[in-house]
Amino acid sequence: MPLKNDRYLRALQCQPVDCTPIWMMRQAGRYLPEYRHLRAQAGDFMTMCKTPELACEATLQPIRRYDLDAAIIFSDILTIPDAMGLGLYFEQGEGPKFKKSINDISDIKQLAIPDPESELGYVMDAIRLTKRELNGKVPLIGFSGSPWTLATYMIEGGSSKTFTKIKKMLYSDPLSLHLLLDKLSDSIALYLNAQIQAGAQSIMIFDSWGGVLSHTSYNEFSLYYMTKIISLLNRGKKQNTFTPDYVPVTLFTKGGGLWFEKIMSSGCDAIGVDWTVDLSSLPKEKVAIQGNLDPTVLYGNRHTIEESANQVLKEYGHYNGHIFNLGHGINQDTPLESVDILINVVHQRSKR
Ligand SMILES: Cc1c2[nH]c(c1CCC(=O)O)Cc1[nH]c(c(CCC(=O)O)c1C)Cc1[nH]c(c(CCC(=O)O)c1C)Cc1[nH]c(c(C)c1CCC(=O)O)C2
Repeated sequence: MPLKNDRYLRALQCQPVDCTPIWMMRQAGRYLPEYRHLRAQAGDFMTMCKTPELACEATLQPIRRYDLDAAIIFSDILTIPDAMGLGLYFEQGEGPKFKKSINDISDIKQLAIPDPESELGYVMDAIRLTKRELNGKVPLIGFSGSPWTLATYMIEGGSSKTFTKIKKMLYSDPLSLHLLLDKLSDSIALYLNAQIQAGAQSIMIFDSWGGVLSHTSYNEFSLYYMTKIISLLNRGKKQNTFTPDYVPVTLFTKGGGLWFEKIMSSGCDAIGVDWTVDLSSLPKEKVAIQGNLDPTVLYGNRHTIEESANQVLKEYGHYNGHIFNLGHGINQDTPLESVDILINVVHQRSKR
């Protein structure tokens, strides 16, 4: 079905728009009372992810409440390691954990590449169902974690502040780490192509922990593999005019602001940037830019939110190719009205 609102896809292709599109990372989540209600009924987060009806409902909740320009499928980046047999679970208030973690080359050799339509079929079912329910209201984003970011969770056994285990492997046994990253890249490319086949209209790669690497190891252990994945995606051909069927790829390395030029060389269509980056310093209209309001601005009053959003709009001027977003996921104690204020100011003040 034709899209009723295509300004997000237009902006990703650096084409003119009527106003700047906006969506928010983690827009489906615990700051929404209807999400907390759904989650309490489901019992736990992974049940939500693995039940297409629940994942579809969670995806649609923020779209019903707010005038957002894109939906992102409700899921998690850790579905791949889970499908590889590591046993993902969530401990109340502690974030993700794995029953089995990766310690050495023999663990890595045992990992199988998951078949997306069987082992991760629940994600494809959720995408197909959500596409039907959206009925062309806004485009649907599919996503994955980057190989490096998934490897941090698999080797650390969960979240980490220091990344000691994976960095130990990086500097003492780099070949083993490369084998893991290579297997993850193949798995991710298959997974993302299946999402595109199921109906995802744009793809986002979350490299949430790429910023903990040194600039040389970022190239070797993160960017190299994301570039390989992008080259394997069936996203169609980009043209000089807006192409609705083209599937653009956004690459988001949190903390990667200093590496903008090399990220551009990955072949991605858009680069996500966190709040440390001054958008006015970036090249214009060569690649689209997604970001970059500090999510904690949403704790401020109306004036603060409007002024901060305006500042971001001013920095990128009225160039084509800007998707307004937060510099990272929305916090769970964000006031509901703040989101409305933000979306309205972005749409109003960016009118062409
Ligand atoms: C690192 C990462 C993860 N997951 C994700 C990332 C990359 C983005 C980032 O850098 O934040 C990506 C993600 N996770 C979730 C989505 C859904 C789509 C969206 O609305 O953006 C997306 C795109 C839902 C979720 N993923 C998770 C929740 C909270 C689950 C709940 O308790 O209901 C949601 C809504 C769980 C999760 N999943 C993960 C963590 C660290 C946590 C714990 C968060 C916490 O407890 O505060 C891993």
